[in-house]
Amino acid sequence: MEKPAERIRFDSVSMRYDTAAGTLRVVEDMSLSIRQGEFVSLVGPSGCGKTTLLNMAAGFIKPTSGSVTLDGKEIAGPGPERGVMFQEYGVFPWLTVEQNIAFGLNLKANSGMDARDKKQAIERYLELMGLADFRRAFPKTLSGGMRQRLALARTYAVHPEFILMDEPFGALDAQTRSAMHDLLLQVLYKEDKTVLLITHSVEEAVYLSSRVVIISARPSRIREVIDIPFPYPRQRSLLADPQFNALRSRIYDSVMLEYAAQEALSKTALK
Ligand SMILES: Nc1ncnc2c1ncn2[C@@H]1O[C@H](COP(=O)(O)OP(=O)(O)OP(=O)(O)O)[C@@H](O)[C@H]1O
Repeated sequence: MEKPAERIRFDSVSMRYDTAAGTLRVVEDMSLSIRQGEFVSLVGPSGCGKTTLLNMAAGFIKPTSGSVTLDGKEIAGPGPERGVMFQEYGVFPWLTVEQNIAFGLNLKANSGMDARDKKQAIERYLELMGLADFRRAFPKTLSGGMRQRLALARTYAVHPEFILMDEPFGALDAQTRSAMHDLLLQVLYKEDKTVLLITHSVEEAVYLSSRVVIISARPSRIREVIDIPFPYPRQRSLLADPQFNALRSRIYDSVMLEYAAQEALSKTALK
């Protein structure tokens, strides 16, 4: 079978930041491509450059050298086809639930949508995320899980082809987190999206992804790329599958070696 098209491509990407303490080499000659419909997770020690990579794909920053392309064209800035979701900045506190979802739909990029389509899209995501009864509530009155559902609704409603997520579930309790995973898988299964996720949870990465990329300690390279063989849709019973657990342990061990390397590096830097 022919492989799906390559969409986002990091080609020999390096990133250096100038800091008061000197030049920080974060990403070193990294190449990775993300194909249509893939769910790729980045895992690796804190500070190895995961957010830096996601910010490049989002178009917020450019690499010091190398290129990041979308369908072969250099990414020059953010675009409506790429929805970005962060852990903390997912919703606007001054807008109601309904207005938050409407926000992206009212942007110029969606000006082709008529009022009825917009209303339908808002209703669909209010229902899907279980927020219909809270449409006029402000985010500060919602629980953490509801705010996160709202952030997802806002990202999904504009139908981005790509969803770029930086630890979107990190602050949630275990139950809400697992409900959010299944909601995400449900939406992704219905709509063919391509996802890049940053997470510190190996279990989350294996459960959700089609590929997991382990990033090494700084200056970071790709340590390993692991294909996750389980078909979608996935169910929670997968968590008890011996093959799932074997993969999770293998990835966890590999990531922990990089955490140790990163820690050793920080200690040397402090000396
Ligand atoms: N604009 C910047 N200027 C200087 N240093 C930066 C800048 N942005 C990031 N860094 C540094 O680059 C390194 C990588 O940061 P980045 O946020 O990409 O890592 P990360 O892997 O996402 O970390 P975490 O898992 O802790 O979120 C860190 O040491 C960070 O302090």
